[in-house]
Amino acid sequence: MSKKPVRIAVTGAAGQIGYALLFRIASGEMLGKDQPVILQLLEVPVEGPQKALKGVMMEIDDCAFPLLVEMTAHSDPMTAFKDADYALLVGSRPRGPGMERAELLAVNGAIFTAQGKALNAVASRDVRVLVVGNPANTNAYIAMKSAPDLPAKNFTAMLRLDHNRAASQIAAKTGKAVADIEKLTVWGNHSPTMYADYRFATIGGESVAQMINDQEWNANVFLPTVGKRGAAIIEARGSSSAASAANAAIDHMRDWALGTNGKWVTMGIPSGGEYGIPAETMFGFPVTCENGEYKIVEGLEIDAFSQERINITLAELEGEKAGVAHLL
Ligand SMILES: NC(=O)C1=CN([C@@H]2O[C@H](COP(=O)(O)OP(=O)(O)OC[C@H]3O[C@@H](n4cnc5c(N)ncnc54)[C@H](O)[C@@H]3O)[C@@H](O)[C@H]2O)C=CC1
Ligand SMILES: O=C([O-])CC(=O)C(=O)O
Repeated sequence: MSKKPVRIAVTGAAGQIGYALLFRIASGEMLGKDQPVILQLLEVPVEGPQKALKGVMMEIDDCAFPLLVEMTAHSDPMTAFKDADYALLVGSRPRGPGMERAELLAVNGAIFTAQGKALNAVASRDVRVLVVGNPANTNAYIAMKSAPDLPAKNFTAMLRLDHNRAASQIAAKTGKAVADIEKLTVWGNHSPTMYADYRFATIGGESVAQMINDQEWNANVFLPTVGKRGAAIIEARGSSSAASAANAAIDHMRDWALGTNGKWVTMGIPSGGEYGIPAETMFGFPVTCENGEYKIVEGLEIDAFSQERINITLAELEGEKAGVAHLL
């Protein structure tokens, strides 16, 4: 094996997303089949979750993954994040039926202050962070603001599940292959206000907007379906999405680390003021990735309908941001 192993910290490792995520990371689906990995797994310092984590680690051992060099269990972020090159912050409470994700801020927000501080203190100076725990954008904002010595651009929030959901709905509507969809994006917050935008999307070089040509479907079927998909899954399954969330986390990190070959993907990233989004707002944008860095797709036309949608999701994020000022 020639590549140096990388350290990957995962929080909430004994949870349902953790169970769908860790095996795929260890098998090389996230960073490549030639990249050895070290897993540093964090759970709350409580007997039940720590015991469950041991069980998950026993199963990972039993897979005999050739790329897995080392694996450790932690109950303190200061040891879990030590020298981490990648951190997937999943651990936090999921919502139940009838709740909105923003309601989780009261119970989850403080986790990301503590974990941002710990990353700031002990992680690799180049650590790449993905926040999955909800509400993901604002939790990522809290973590970023709590880690002033790390590059703000290295803190990201997961909008990829929304992106993948939008792609799947478009494939179903057009009868085309999901793999052929390009230039799709989801703007804003990982919440029902998100704006999934296929105005620029193409399939085999042809315009998706022209293929569908149905603004009524866009506004009244597509956007609510994508925006409320998480709630629909909770309603159907009794608990929130896990395997699809883990899959989106793998997609997000893989594309960030290994590049997208010019293809657009959606990442929640701190705005640099693009498209009039105030600086530092953790916002879903269309990006391309190359050499371990993401770059916003700039210069897209924002029409009146889109601006209205972007304003709504931005206002929600600004409200969440104001509500967590006491945590920063
Ligand atoms: N951004 C997105 O697209 C999605 C986000 N989510 C969110 O991901 C989070 C996790 O979901 P699940 O795995 O289904 O929940 P879960 O309840 O099955 O697992 C969460 C785990 O995190 C642990 N945990 C809680 N606080 C922690 C802390 N401070 N440090 C380390 N571990 C901690 C818990 O002990 C538990 O084992 C939830 O907030 C959920 O809403 C879920 C799906 C999609
Ligand atoms: O809806 C939830 O609470 C879980 C989640 O974020 C999603 O499935 O998009």
